[in-house]
Amino acid sequence: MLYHVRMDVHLPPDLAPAERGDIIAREKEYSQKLQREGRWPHLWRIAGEYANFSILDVADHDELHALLSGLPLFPYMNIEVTPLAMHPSKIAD
Ligand SMILES: O=C(O)C[C@H]1C=CC(=O)O1
Repeated sequence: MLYHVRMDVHLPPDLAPAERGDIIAREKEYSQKLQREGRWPHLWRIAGEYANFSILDVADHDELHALLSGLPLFPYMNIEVTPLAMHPSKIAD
């Protein structure tokens, strides 16, 4: 199943720089593993915001929730999920 996901990151301004760097490094490693596995096929920065639009490709809502709640930045994110269905006018790739 495909999901369109918007993630807005809100790190506390008083977070220690070393902790901030560690969380961001772990987030990068986690997201790149999922990209290599094909479960995170699109990751786009929203220009001018500390936010992204992503397309995630997972089996079901439960796998999606496990993936999202495993993000090192999860405690600092607002996340909006939109499930995607086939459009009847879409031509084949
Ligand atoms: O920077 C972000 O948009 C948050 C997050 C999503 C993937 C990643 O590496 O960081």
